[in-house]
Amino acid sequence: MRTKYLKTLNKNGQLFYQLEHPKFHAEISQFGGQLISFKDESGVEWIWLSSSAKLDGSAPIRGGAPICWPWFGPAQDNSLPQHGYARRLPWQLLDCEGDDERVRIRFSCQLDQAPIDLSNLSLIIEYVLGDDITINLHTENLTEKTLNLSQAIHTYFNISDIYQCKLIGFEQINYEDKLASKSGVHKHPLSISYPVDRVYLDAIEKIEICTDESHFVVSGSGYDSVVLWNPWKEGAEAMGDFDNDGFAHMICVEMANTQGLQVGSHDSHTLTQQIKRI
Ligand SMILES: O=P(O)(O)OC[C@H]1O[C@H](O)[C@H](O)[C@@H](O)[C@@H]1O
Repeated sequence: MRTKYLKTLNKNGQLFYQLEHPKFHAEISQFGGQLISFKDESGVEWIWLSSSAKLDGSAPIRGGAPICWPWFGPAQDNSLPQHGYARRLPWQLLDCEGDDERVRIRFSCQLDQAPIDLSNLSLIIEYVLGDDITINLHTENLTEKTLNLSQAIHTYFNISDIYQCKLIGFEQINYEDKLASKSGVHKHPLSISYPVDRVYLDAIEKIEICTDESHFVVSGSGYDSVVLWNPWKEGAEAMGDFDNDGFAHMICVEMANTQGLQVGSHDSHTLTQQIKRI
């Protein structure tokens, strides 16, 4: 079912779903099934997208809210791509319904197009968009074996100035620092002025991303970790699809399962990220 709020657009041979609702405007790419824009009713963009992101299906989209699945980070077999296949596959629209308050839209990942066997798994994403954003990622295991999974909703938040950004919620949580290959914990809200790539090993209930202009509150369910990433200047410059100054306007806060999630045979799991702006 389609609503009056939904339009489709073809660009570079790719399909994009545009939602134009009195409370928000949003765009979702069929490739990767990922949200690439969400503007609230005052026109403020919540989601960062690199202006040099590839939007032609040739590579994962740099920005938005990519889905890392069925693994997060490097694959055990290093011939397979980082962060799995979901962000590299087309997704099929299942349904879309809406009213004056919100729109709910669902897509199914076309796992049969993956170069590895993901048959008898189902991956569905549901966006509920209105005054805020809810992303539900449903994995269903229809095989006879337990599925070992890692995953993340890898949201790039659009912020005015990383130098003014304060992150609240990570205090006292053990983290693994991927850049320094060490673990740690910090006592105070975090301000960053250097590359950060950390996995905080807890289902932190609430993260706040505060700048002078924006205050995002991020929560969810079904995760065991929260990943924090900003490549900083040199890291951004080293990536062909990352605006050189983009690091100053984004921060990734990712609800993730990194500690060995198991989905039993004929069982399912839902990972949720909710984003509010206050
Ligand atoms: O460049 P990508 O494959 O999109 O990954 C971007 C980043 O994703 C996560 O945040 C990881 O923790 C980082 O190690 C990685 O660099």
